[in-house]
Amino acid sequence: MPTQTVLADLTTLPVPADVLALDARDPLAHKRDEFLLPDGVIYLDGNSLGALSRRVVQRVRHVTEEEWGRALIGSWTLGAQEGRDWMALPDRVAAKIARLIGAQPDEVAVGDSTSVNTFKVLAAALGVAAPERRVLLTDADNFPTDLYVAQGLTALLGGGYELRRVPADEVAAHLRPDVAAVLLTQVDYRTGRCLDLAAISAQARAAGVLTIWDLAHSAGAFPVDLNGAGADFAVGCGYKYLNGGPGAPAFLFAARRWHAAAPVALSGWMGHADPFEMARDYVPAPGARRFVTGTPMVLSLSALDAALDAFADVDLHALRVKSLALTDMFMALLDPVAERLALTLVTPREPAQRGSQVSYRHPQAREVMADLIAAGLVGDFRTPDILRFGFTPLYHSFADVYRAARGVQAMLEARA
Ligand SMILES: Cc1ncc(COP(=O)(O)O)c(C=O)c1O
Ligand SMILES: Nc1ccccc1C(=O)C[C@H](N)C(=O)O
Repeated sequence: MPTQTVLADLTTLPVPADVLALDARDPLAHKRDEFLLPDGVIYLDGNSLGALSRRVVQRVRHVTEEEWGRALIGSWTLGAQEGRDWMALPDRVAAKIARLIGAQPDEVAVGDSTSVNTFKVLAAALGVAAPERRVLLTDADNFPTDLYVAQGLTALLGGGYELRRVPADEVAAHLRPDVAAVLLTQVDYRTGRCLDLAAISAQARAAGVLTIWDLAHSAGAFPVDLNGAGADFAVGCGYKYLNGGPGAPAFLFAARRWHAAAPVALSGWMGHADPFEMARDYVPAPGARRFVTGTPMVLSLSALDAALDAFADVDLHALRVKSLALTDMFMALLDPVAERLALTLVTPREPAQRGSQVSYRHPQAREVMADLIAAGLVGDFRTPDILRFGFTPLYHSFADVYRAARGVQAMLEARA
């Protein structure tokens, strides 16, 4: 059978009563209607590009037609009293993200890409570390952009700065007196392994090492408590679980205790205390706003702002409970057939040790994923041999999980 037709009726595949009962009891089930997803597709790639929410469509129309089209330049300041001005839009978005990551609103800055924010927080951290500490420690298998930005910055700084790459599970053993900071991605983009942010942050602090967390696959997937963990700096993506849209602005976190001392490497006028004073010298804005560099990307910030409203009525603990139940169910459905179908689970089974995705190794992972996508089951392939399925508790049902698992099984059986 051609592989495209193997899953022809996947989205209407009958679902057992016990699975439907889980959806009937799901306190987040109603959130699905807030999103626009194409018919005939099971979308398991919200950890690469989150889905489009209805609010975003309306907001983007409003901001283009009304705020830009009619009010034009006035919108930078118009409605400042009611919190509608473009100037303070990054701060309003920061406040919404702060709640999701256990931060205070003035500890979060929004704008630019995750890569650029990584540069900003690395420079800030190295700038406040003791001068004899010149090593930046990281996971040797960190996401490429984290490694590349760290390479670029240590090369730029020169002066004995060094990027030291070690396996993620050996980080604790490398928290030595020459280490300034450790840069880690909490949830591995391939395996979905979730590091213990609180424990590692505590170990690092005890060793005098600053922590920098990449929350790309954490923020919006489950509650993060940066301040509870005493983390120093963090970054994250706006377009994955926050659903801000392709290329959405990213965020950074800088703990309050560092605001006064941390250098702002990209000190732009939009992070100045009074941009329109047009002063000759940089004076940082209060709080993390100082890390905003240039003019806010109003269209994409507005989309992200609207997308974040999906979280306003969501209990983040319930989000985590559902996410774990979705990933548990997917693994449980594939467990009995995995070996026969050459699937090797690489996601930790221990709930505390996984994010919101399930990944398997498969010898033909690239071709299998291409076939699955062509058939309407959208996951992701990651080199060299990983099939990755992302679950988004805001818009996935247990029926989706059941159909997806059966679809993967049917596709692999058809190829065998
Ligand atoms: C862990 C991690 N960091 C950073 C990024 C992306 O950075 P940027 O938005 O700058 O492309 C991604 C995904 O692209 C990621 O998975
Ligand atoms: N920004 C992108 C642009 C194009 C394609 C994918 C991405 C991703 O974000 C990939 C993601 N970081 C991942 O872990 O798969």
